[in-house]
Amino acid sequence: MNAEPTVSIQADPAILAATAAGRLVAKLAALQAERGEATVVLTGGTLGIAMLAAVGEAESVADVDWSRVNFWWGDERFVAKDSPDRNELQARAALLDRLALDPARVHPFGAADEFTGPDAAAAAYADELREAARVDGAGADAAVPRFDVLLLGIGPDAHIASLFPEMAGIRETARTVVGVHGSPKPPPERVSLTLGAINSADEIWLVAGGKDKAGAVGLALAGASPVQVPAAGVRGRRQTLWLLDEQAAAEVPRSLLDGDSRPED
Ligand SMILES: O=C(O)C(O)[C@@H](O)[C@H](O)[C@H](O)COP(=O)(O)O
Repeated sequence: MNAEPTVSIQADPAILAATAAGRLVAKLAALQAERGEATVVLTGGTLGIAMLAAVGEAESVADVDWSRVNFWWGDERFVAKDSPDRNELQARAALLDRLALDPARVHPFGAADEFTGPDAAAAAYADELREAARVDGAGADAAVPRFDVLLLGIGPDAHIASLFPEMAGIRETARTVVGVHGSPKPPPERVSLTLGAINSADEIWLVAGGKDKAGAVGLALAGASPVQVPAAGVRGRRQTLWLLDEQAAAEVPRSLLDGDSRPED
């Protein structure tokens, strides 16, 4: 059974980014101590990138053997490989370029100068995921490898990754990756994991700050329909953790704010 959401609240976006970064480093180090490697799925967006920058600044960054971390992305803007809009490029600038990575473990989505369109890039990413699932022994039927921690931002419309309310991507149940056309958040063409692929992750951490996110966060945690409120459909296998600042947490249902539902920091 997948995990019901828990909520952790920090005072402001800077503290939130630093706290989430420390939590990620500790989690990756613990996973590596247990089985040598760890897999994280990155997100784009302001806090997702701020969090990566904070990982680079954390004293504990050396606790992780970054050459044995597998990196995937939850979504990507379908633009040229060297466009500053690319989530990959932003993640590299914020953190990845400073780490000693194994390039074979880094899995960016295809770019607009490599594929004819978002659908072709999505199909190629689905193949890459399936191959990684085969290699990591996830089983003959597995379409995605084991994701230990999957990071998500959330939009003011409650989108997650590039799954927007009422659009085809959030309704997709067969595929693991979709091309997105006509995204309300620019750029209009994107590639995204689907909700099923996202929810295969052991732990999902949704990171959000600022008052423009409060309504979306509140609706998602109140149990709205995922087609209208995509973030409401997010459930990790073991943990669904909302990492919020006080402004983004303004409309969190009170029942989720009692001591029992708050994870230990
Ligand atoms: O590529 C993207 O744009 C995303 O991955 C997207 O899902 C993002 O995480 C949210 O829109 C939050 O972004 P902000 O934190 O910048 O509002």
